[in-house]
Amino acid sequence: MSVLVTGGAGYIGSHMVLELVDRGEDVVVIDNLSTGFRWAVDRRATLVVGDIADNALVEETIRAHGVNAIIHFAGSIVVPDSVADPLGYYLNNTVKSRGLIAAAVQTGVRNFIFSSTAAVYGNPEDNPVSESAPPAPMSPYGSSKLMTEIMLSDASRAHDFRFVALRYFNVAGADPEGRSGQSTPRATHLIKVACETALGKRPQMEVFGTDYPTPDGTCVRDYIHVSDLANAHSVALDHLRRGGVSDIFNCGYSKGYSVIEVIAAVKQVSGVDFRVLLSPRRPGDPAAIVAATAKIREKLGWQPQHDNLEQIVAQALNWERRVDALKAEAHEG
Ligand SMILES: NC(=O)c1ccc[n+]([C@@H]2O[C@H](COP(=O)([O-])OP(=O)(O)OC[C@H]3O[C@@H](n4cnc5c(N)ncnc54)[C@H](O)[C@@H]3O)[C@@H](O)[C@H]2O)c1
Ligand SMILES: O=c1ccn([C@@H]2O[C@H](COP(=O)(O)OP(=O)(O)O[C@H]3O[C@H](CO)[C@@H](O)[C@H](O)[C@H]3O)[C@@H](O)[C@H]2O)c(=O)[nH]1
Repeated sequence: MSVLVTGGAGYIGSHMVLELVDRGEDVVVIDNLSTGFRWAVDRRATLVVGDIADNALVEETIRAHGVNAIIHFAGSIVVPDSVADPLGYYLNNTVKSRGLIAAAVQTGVRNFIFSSTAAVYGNPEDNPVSESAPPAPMSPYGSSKLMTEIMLSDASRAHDFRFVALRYFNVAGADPEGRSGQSTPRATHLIKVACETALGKRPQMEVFGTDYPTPDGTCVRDYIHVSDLANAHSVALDHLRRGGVSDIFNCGYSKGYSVIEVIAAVKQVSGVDFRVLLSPRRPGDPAAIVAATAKIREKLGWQPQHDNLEQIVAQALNWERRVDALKAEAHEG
């Protein structure tokens, strides 16, 4: 019996693969390598290069590997890009997820874990925001993920099929052992961009919006370490395999940091006072969003191990120092 990880060559998926193979699971990855990397998949897992929309490939992989659980990361992830290209986002995130869910039902895979997002809440009235708050996405990205949650919920009522949707807040950091990290070229995520700037890979960076209704005028987010997030999937997998019910959980630390505070942390940990420009707002950004996390702690027993912004930044910086050499080596090999 094995676990199928879609998008397992990407940032979060590659950490999930490490978490699973470290705990002795058999893992097969399907990834089209659109933003992921072959070398990011741990050698103990099998990588099948292909698109989740290729139904025959997905069903054949499920059967050949005796898959009994799917963890679905494959998707498009940049909020402002989804504003510019909504139909592309609905295709890759919603339409293709529908095909994957249908393949799971068709082949009798009963356990499904889905990468959802805090973006389903939009700009919540109250923070920290709990799972019972009404979803109100303010970007096509958030809508594309909410639609997938709805499909999962309906499918779980109609078929012998259960799911956990994890609503990630802002994922950051790198494997503490340095085996993986965020490697996407032209990355847009704040901590990644700030680390690249600290290391001189960018001449400067921008703060998008200083007039938000927050204490310092910049957006507030809840940054969760990628390894704690991978572990949240592990406890969700155990829950489903025990016969636990379908459910939705936030993944964060219930702590908010502003853009200015994050940049200050990167400057302090790196020891580099890099150049920062104050720029207009970026489309699709909510002002503040912080997770209520009692539900996942109480119902799944999840206990974070890396809840520390300086540690997240230090490990992201360590990865950033190594990633270019790793990419060059992979091209040579
Ligand atoms: N990074 C975050 O802060 C964050 C927050 C909330 C939710 N998420 C969700 O987590 C998931 C993983 O995000 P990530 O940060 O690791 O991004 P990523 O871009 O590094 O990983 C996505 C992976 O999916 C693959 N992929 C994309 N479309 C595919 C397709 N149609 N078929 C096969 N493979 C495909 C890519 O090649 C890549 O390896 C996404 O679904 C994203 O929406 C991420
Ligand atoms: O160079 C930069 C990059 C980002 N930001 C700001 O930093 C905050 C965080 O931005 P970013 O790191 O791009 O993350 P989000 O847009 O909050 O979205 C992330 O977090 C969401 C969950 O909250 C996920 O769903 C998305 O996939 C993921 O990209 C936002 O206010 C941005 O405007 C800057 O000011 N400058």
